[in-house]
Amino acid sequence: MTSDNVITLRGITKAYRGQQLFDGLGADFGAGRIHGIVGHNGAGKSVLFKVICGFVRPDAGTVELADAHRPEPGGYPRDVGVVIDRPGYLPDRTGFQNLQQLAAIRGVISAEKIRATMSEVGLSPDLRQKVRHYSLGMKQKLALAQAVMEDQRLLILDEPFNALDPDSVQAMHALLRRYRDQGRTILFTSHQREDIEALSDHVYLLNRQRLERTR
Ligand SMILES: Nc1ncnc2c1ncn2[C@@H]1O[C@H](COP(=O)(O)OP(=O)(O)OP(=O)(O)O)[C@@H](O)[C@H]1O
Repeated sequence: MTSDNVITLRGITKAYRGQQLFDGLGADFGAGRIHGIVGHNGAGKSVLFKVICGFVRPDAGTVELADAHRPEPGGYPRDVGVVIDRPGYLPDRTGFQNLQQLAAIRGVISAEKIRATMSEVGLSPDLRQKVRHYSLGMKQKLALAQAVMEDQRLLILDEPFNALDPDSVQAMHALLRRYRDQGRTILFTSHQREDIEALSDHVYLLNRQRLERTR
């Protein structure tokens, strides 16, 4: 793997109950770039992200991560922010309280950092509303805040703009570009062509069990 690549996939093969999702899939994801992945419903984009994160084991093939992200034996990749599926939050706590609880696991960021990150994604940290009363878009912003609040250098974001209003999408684009310009690496999926076109340095199509780079 060249030092420029954050993730190298080789020969990834995966089937679920006879449904072949990947067949010898390979890809190199370079550092400091935004990589947009498209593919039809059910093509396997979420599963691919889970394979990269070590949540799902491929039937064959290897996922090689740059040194900074390589997991400890038996653990998950380090310094990675993830949005995949709906994260489970405590419904009777506020957004801030939820993030505070999650931040306590590693204990590397302050309450001020959590507040600043919430503001950055467009959520007021002072909002007293419990998460059970959050709209879908608000939950999505909370998930994004969780993924980035510890300044993770690699972001794996499955449909990060889902349920966001157009202004919030634009704000999130600007935020992700800023992170990229800081040298962070971002992989994301979207069903919106405009998001992919506007944001991606490189575009990949997941089709016929392979990942084809189209830009
Ligand atoms: N744990 C699992 N057990 C069995 N099948 C699964 C499992 N996880 C995913 N699949 C199947 O793998 C296929 C790909 O799912 P995945 O969610 O990765 O698609 P996707 O490309 O993200 O789709 P979408 O664009 O609709 O979000 C689907 O047919 C899904 O049912």
